Amino acid sequence: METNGLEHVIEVTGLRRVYGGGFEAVRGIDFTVRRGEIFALLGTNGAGKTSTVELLEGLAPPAGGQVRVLGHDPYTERAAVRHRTGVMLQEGGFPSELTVAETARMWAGCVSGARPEREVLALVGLASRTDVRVKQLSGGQRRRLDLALALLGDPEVLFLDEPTTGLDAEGRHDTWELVSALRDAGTTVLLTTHYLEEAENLADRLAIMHDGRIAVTGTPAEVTATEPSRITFDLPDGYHLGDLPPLGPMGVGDHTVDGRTVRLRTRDLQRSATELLVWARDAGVELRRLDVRSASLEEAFLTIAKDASAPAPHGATTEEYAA
Ligand SMILES: Nc1ncnc2c1ncn2[C@@H]1O[C@H](COP(=O)(O)OP(=O)(O)OP(=O)(O)O)[C@@H](O)[C@H]1O
Repeated sequence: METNGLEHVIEVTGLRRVYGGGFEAVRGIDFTVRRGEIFALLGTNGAGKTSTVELLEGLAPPAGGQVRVLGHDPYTERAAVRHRTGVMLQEGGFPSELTVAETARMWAGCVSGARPEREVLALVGLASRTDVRVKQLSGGQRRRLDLALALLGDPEVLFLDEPTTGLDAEGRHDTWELVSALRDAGTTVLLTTHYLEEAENLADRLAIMHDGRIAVTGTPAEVTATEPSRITFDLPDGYHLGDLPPLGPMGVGDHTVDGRTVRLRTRDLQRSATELLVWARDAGVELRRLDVRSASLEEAFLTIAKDASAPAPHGATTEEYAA
């Protein structure tokens, strides 16, 4: 569990999940989550995120490989892990006739050493909705109730499956603040999300899955750095691409020209931008519509998603397997 002084609260090695009919949704993945960090699992639809999180939560046994949560197998040693973890499933199924307060009370009855219900309902912004029936809550309010229930046991490890889906922008930001505060207080958080902005803002480290495998993992900055940066500008009147300094020595990997608009891709943004600007200054020209930017997590994600739409290496589509 201790590696280089860092405690790995979640350890996943060679993990596989196979559904009835033989469909392999998780195809041998490895990652670790350190104590007190937020780790985001991203991926295209059907990439295997929920299938993975369910194995971490101990809801099913793996078909292969190993999961350790707080040093235990969450499936075979459920009793040792369950009371130290909080789980927010993608779809919480609550009795719709109960009020918010009744639901929290019922849940608290199943949790040893539960925090006061009112405290967790206030944390997620539901303090004024305690007497409202669950069926009358909006989708976003139900997600907040899901989160409140996951927090009742004051967990060391929190699993959040798409925690902000259905929330408006304010609710999403409130949840980010709450999850960050929990992390700052020492809680380890593993979440799945479709919002790249959420992972960029919140995650200390992340993994992008597709087709049951992890395509890339690292800090948001490390993952983003797998994509080149871009410089876009309009060629000054009377100038042609050949009038620019040679692009290769400027650190430019590739370029496109669309009418007067030039797009450069570079892995050395500072050098390429500096050399371009020095050239423009010396030539006494203005680079109109100049735009210089590092790659975003979204670009890294889309590159992986594009690869995912290529034929799968195992020669069959998900649909064929799922049929
Ligand atoms: N109970 C099941 N039986 C058979 N196949 C399943 C089952 N549950 C999920 N799958 C398949 O496993 C694959 C991974 O699904 P999973 O829900 O883990 O993906 P996901 O990354 O969470 O997707 P999303 O982002 O759409 O929620 C999908 O192809 C899905 O159809």
